[in-house]
Amino acid sequence: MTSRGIVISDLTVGYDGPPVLDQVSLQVSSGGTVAVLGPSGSGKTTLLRALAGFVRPAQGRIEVDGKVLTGGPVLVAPERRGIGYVRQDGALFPHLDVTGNILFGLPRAERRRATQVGPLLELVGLSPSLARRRPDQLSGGQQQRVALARALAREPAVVLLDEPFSSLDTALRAATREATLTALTQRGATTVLVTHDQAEALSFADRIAVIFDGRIAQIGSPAEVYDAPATPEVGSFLGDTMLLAGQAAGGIVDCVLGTLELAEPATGKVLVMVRPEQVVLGDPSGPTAHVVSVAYQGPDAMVRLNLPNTAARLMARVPGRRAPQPGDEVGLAVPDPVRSFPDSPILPISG
Ligand SMILES: Nc1ncnc2c1ncn2[C@@H]1O[C@H](COP(=O)(O)OP(=O)(O)OP(=O)(O)O)[C@@H](O)[C@H]1O
Repeated sequence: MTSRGIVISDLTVGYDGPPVLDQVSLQVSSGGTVAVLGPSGSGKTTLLRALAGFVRPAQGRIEVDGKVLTGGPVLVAPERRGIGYVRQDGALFPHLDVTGNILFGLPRAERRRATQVGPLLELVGLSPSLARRRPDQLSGGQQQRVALARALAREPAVVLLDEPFSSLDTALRAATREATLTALTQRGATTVLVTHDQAEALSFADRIAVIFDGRIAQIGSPAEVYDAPATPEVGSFLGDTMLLAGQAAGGIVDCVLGTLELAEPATGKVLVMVRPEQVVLGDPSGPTAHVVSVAYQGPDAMVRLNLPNTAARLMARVPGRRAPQPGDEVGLAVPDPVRSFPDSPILPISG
């Protein structure tokens, strides 16, 4: 039976030295959105380049909608893959106007449908009145959306986005991301977004693939990878995390933050993962900590805390207007269940 969407199996890619992608397997359902999230140099762009057909893998297979694009002797040329690729810089042609950029490379018959440019611009949240502007007469966010419109003009089944929002300022970034997601969803495109921005991945995609050193560390929904990371490294990469030594017994664990409820039962020595937003301040029944510093961030504040007689560096994220002052003594509580990992000698408390 053929499978709709993207199926990547055992993909290994190297340039000259050791593999930069090592037996990567990933599926994206048709019309689905996957964010590939990983640190710089982990192989994210290489994965997109392999999907687009710009690199020949040493091993493995790529299928889109049941058709083998890469595998064994098969290596379908990039222009015959039906894949749209939006690069970080947008890469518009400076000498062509918006219409010229969007229609560039389309077969002549399709190019005649110039009237389609207006609806395409609207689809990506741009005014059709921009159709005759050159790239240097557009803002960075507008250029990025034109690049997306250009990719969509070919009506690809698959769209690859390589950090397309990273050069934009915060407000424009959110607006462009939303317009992009809406446009892709309306078209039913299967989308792979590469990013090293955790918040972007969590808000954009319906599945997240976390990649470290060319290997997939975890694939799951945004809530799964954030709340139930497969390893302490994934947990720490997804957001601020405390990893505390603990002693588990069934559904509870003892650690410097007191006796906490576990999301899943465990036994013996463990590392307890506590997100700063799980810590509640002002509970007189919990351990009392000393407020070391407060980083006010508007809606919320990150509070750094010390507990007497421990080396643990603790953090709590609290609503900005309820932040304590440095020097305050506050009671701590963690009311929600926490995750734990088997104890590992190499991982001390992080923060
Ligand atoms: N053309 C190339 N020739 C040789 N090595 C390369 C080439 N392109 C990438 N690499 C190496 O492959 C590894 C993965 O690079 P890649 O660009 O895929 O990572 P990335 O996760 O996208 O990084 P970033 O987030 O910094 O863009 C890196 O070590 C990089 O130096």
